[in-house]
Amino acid sequence: MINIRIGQGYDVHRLKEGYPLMIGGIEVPHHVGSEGHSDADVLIHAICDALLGAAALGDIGTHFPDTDPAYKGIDSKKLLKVVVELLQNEGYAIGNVDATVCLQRPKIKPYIPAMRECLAQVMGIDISQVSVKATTTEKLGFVGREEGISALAVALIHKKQA
Ligand SMILES: Nc1ccn([C@@H]2O[C@H](COP(=O)(O)O)[C@@H](O)[C@H]2O)c(=O)n1
Ligand SMILES: C[C@@]1(CO)OP(=O)(O)OP(=O)(O)OC[C@H]1O
Repeated sequence: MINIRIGQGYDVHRLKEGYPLMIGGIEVPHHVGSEGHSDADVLIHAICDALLGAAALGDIGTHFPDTDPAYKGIDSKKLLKVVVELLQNEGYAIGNVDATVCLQRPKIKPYIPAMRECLAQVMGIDISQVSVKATTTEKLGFVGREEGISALAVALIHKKQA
């Protein structure tokens, strides 16, 4: 029998001058970037939470507290790698990941193939198992005012049961 589980993740970061805009492991050129304890890669954080949620293994802040100097400025790809290892240790494999980035500006569509490739490589899965989409919020709310960036992700994971 195959045990299939679903998880969802959501993250938000403030946009500020002087920070790189890291999304899905790719630096997107822009006059503001996302602020956080880590490199503030909102897409990777949402994916981490979706994977952890699917396995009922807590959330990103439980595993990598934002009070721990070890994670100051850390490349979020490293966090995602650890999350995938945690799942593997529990016997899970990733089925697929689907995510939406909410960002008023800039348009990130040209960078999405590189994001998918990067994320697939970090998670050790095929690019066909990783989907990244983008939307503005039609100038509404904190995203629309360009104060912040958010991301939503869902993940399916599975393991063989005896
Ligand atoms: N930061 C963004 C936002 C959107 N896109 C792409 O534009 C399309 C239209 O966005 P709407 O919010 O007006 O529906 C969307 O489907 C994305 O393909 C983008 O690349 N970057
Ligand atoms: C990723 C971590 C690492 O300390 O820091 P932040 O960059 O603040 O990101 P957040 O999405 O708030 O998740 C908390 C932390 O786990």
